[in-house]
Amino acid sequence: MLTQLPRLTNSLRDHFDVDRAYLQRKEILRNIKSIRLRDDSELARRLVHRWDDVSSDVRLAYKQFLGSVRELTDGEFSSDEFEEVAMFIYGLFNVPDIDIKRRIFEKKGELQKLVGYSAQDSSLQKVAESAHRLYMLQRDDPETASAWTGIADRHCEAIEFGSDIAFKVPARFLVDVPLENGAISVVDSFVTVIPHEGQHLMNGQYTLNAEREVVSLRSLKDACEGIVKQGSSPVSGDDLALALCRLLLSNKAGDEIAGDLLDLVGDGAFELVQYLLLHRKELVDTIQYGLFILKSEKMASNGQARMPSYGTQVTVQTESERQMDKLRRKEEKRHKRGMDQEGMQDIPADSFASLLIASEKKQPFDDLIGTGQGPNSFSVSALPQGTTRFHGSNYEEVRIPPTATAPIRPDEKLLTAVFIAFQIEISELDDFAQAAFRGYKSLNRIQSRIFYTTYYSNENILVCAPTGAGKTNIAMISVLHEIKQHFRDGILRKEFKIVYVAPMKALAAEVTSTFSQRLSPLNLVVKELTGDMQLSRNELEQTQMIVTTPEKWDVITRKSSDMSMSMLVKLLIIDEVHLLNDDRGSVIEALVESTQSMIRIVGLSATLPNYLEVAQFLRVNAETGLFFFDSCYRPVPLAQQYIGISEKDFAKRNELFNKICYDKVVESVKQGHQAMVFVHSRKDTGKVARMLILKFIS
Ligand SMILES: Nc1ncnc2c1ncn2[C@@H]1O[C@H](COP(=O)(O)OP(=O)(O)OP(=O)(O)O)[C@@H](O)[C@H]1O
Repeated sequence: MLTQLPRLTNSLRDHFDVDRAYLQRKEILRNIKSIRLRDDSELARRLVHRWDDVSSDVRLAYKQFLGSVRELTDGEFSSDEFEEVAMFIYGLFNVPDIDIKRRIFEKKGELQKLVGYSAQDSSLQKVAESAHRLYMLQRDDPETASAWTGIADRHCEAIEFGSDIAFKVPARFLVDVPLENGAISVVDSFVTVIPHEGQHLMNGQYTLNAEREVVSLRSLKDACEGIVKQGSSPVSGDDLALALCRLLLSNKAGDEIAGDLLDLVGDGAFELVQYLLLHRKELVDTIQYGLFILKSEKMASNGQARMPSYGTQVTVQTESERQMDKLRRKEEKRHKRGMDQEGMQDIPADSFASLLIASEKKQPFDDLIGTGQGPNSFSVSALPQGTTRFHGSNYEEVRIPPTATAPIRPDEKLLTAVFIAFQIEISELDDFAQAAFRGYKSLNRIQSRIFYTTYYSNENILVCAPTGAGKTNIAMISVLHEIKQHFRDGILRKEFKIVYVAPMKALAAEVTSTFSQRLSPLNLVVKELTGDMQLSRNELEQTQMIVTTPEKWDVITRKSSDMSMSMLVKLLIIDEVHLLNDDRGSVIEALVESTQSMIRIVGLSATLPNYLEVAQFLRVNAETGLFFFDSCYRPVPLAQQYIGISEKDFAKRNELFNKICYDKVVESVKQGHQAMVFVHSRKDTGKVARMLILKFIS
């Protein structure tokens, strides 16, 4: 008798919970929708000048415009993203006397990048017309007419002359490194930037460390100080370094900035310029990382500033001071715009020193990178050894190498009586079993490992193995064991039932189809019994393998009239045990509790941290029936890459996402692998697929 069975609910709660994640996502989306409603008036004020005074016509046009943007975006964007999309679209069509169709044609690529490639032409047309109508109505509205000049100026500012002329960004790096075999390498690997004493750019002369080149802002600072000491520069070492960083960050090609760099450092430091161009990518990465840290720190301190504070300083300004302030801000903006047009990037760091310190700062996460224990460790406090982190422009990437395959253990080699091997050939199986494995050559390593217990004993078993490990075939081996028990004088007696519990109806349908086909040579009937597929009593009697869901099977077993049928059940397979948690856990609990002790239970699951508790719950003897395989037993090793995009601007983020996604797919395909992209929704699947097709074609 079982006492104090661990609730499946508790046993599995620690593990990733798909249902809960789904509910959380739903909740977040609901909140987003309510935020969206609240923020509408804010957006209205950004799009419609003097929103509180405008006529009902303008208000109506605004609402229609929002409706068409919502239709175009399919209600999938967050409120911030929605606002950005609306502002962007309005900016495209707030021009008088335009040919809307032509403008759509010209801007279609940009619009698609923003809202996805599945955007219908009719929706684009609608949104364009409503944006333009909103613009025209505002222009003609008597309430807003007086302020019209200001708005017009603002819009003119938004669309710069020539901004829609396509141009090719010049190659960023002039200096390519010739390889020994003459090929040109474009450096794309990440150089970990660490300050390294004893390796400097001395007196403006770069001393190359043949053993190990370390590129850092500190070496740049040392070099600049050397130049200043020599008297070749009128500015301080830090200012010189900051100016060099600005040039390196610009979009101009190496040959274009070489002259400017030389002007800054002086002719005597020609080698320094060469060094800077040679290591431009590493330096740019380092600068960008420093900027990223500074930006994060600034955002964190801004967040604190929003907290209520007492005795806040109040500045009293006269009207003329206020005007002066406004002019100064305008001037700063113009200066910034000028730099952007020249391809220069502004470095908000007030001094090179702060940028240097930021670039050398570690993030808490850095300590976890690659410090994890070996592949067999369950430690979650660190990422596995060999993990690297890369800071790209506005994104970060963490690469986790595949786990090394576990060495063959001595007990794995003793599996066959005929010869020493660790994989069982299908030809070694009984004849009837071979029929169910048609098309397979051998069992894989995991299947071979569990074969003897599963095929030659009636032990309850729990197999925890990574996805793709071939758990379906493990279930098949247990089914074949059961079938074997019912051969009498070479004839299969079909007075038994096997129940296969799958967590979802879709999975039940798939399992039914697979087993039905593979067991057809043995004339066994496999049927699905779910909410979608009902079976008559007669059909149930004719069926040897019933594939069902926990809830459905619970209902069947509770019906007293069906007792006779459940008495025939000899094997209960519970697939994807880890998915049956929380509220569904109680159903499984009831199911296992009501299962007679002579019925064999086979549990299949993804790798679980608390597999011992689950084994106990399934009445599995941990010594003999529990099999746990971690990721080093994967038939195909899995390398992982995680990319986090930090770009705030929605359109740019979208574009960057598409670019990274495309590059990753191409990289994988070029290496002869396949690629699968996971996204959050069905609609996103279509969008990403279309984007990839278009990019591949172009
Ligand atoms: N012995 C074998 N030899 C060759 N291929 C195999 C073998 N066993 C399984 N496979 C293949 O491996 C793939 C994964 O198998 P399966 O779907 O059973 O894995 P799984 O562990 O159930 O994965 P998941 O947890 O994702 O459901 C399938 O394409 C299957 O055909």
